[in-house]
Amino acid sequence: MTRTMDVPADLREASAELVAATRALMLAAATTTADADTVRAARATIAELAETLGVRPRSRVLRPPFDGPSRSRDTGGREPWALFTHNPMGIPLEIHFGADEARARLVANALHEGPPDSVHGGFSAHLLDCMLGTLMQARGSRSLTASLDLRYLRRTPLDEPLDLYSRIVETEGRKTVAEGWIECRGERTVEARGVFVRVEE
Ligand SMILES: CCCCCCCCCCCCCC(=O)SCCNC(=O)CCNC(=O)[C@H](O)C(C)(C)COP(=O)(O)OP(=O)(O)OC[C@H]1O[C@@H](n2cnc3c(N)ncnc32)[C@H](O)[C@@H]1OP(=O)(O)O
Repeated sequence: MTRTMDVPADLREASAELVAATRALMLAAATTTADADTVRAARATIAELAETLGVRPRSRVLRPPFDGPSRSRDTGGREPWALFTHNPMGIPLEIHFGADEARARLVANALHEGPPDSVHGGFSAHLLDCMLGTLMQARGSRSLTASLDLRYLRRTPLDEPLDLYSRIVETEGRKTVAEGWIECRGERTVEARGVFVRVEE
């Protein structure tokens, strides 16, 4: 495992910029209306880049420090925690923490489509697991998701601002129950309830 703190700040910054550009490339590749020659030329350029970047790869993506979310929480929500800065597969979120709750805003795009014009249910589960799990982390708890129950109330639209929330419900021994939801235009589209179990270091 390579932690972000183990690499120079300049490389961290360059990596985050590369990952953001890669996400933009993923969306452009998936939605392009360019002609076949342009698409093939782009593929060749991308293959070349993959070769350049793929020399001596790390076995894992750069891992941010465990206490990043709790340091963000200590700012009282002023400095959000940016999730998936170094992983283009994750949906990037900027999470604002309160003491026992968190919120984030996101506009999902064509890459996240499940039902027509709507967010894929698996991506909603991913987003809510992140909202709940990161809140646990922000409270300093090394916990894993033991269960995550979801209720899909209505479709979650693409290309519109979505508000994501999570909050702690109760803690008993090693177990914490947390809940979260996604809202669009003030209406809940998905609700989640998760059980998190504290594990050893
Ligand atoms: C080394 C790791 C460091 C972690 C750092 C985190 C960084 C963040 C990473 C980002 C993460 C992002 C998020 C992710 O992606 S998390 C990734 C997805 N989750 C996992 O991979 C977890 C896999 N499962 C496990 O590791 C174990 O099963 C766990 C740890 C969950 C419990 O196994 P363990 O053997 O330890 O527990 P226990 O059997 O002694 O039970 C203990 C208590 O828990 C209760 N219980 C158990 N299961 C369930 C359940 N399904 N529903 C309700 N309750 C359940 C059980 O009844 C008991 O309660 P009680 O009888 O005491 O009342």
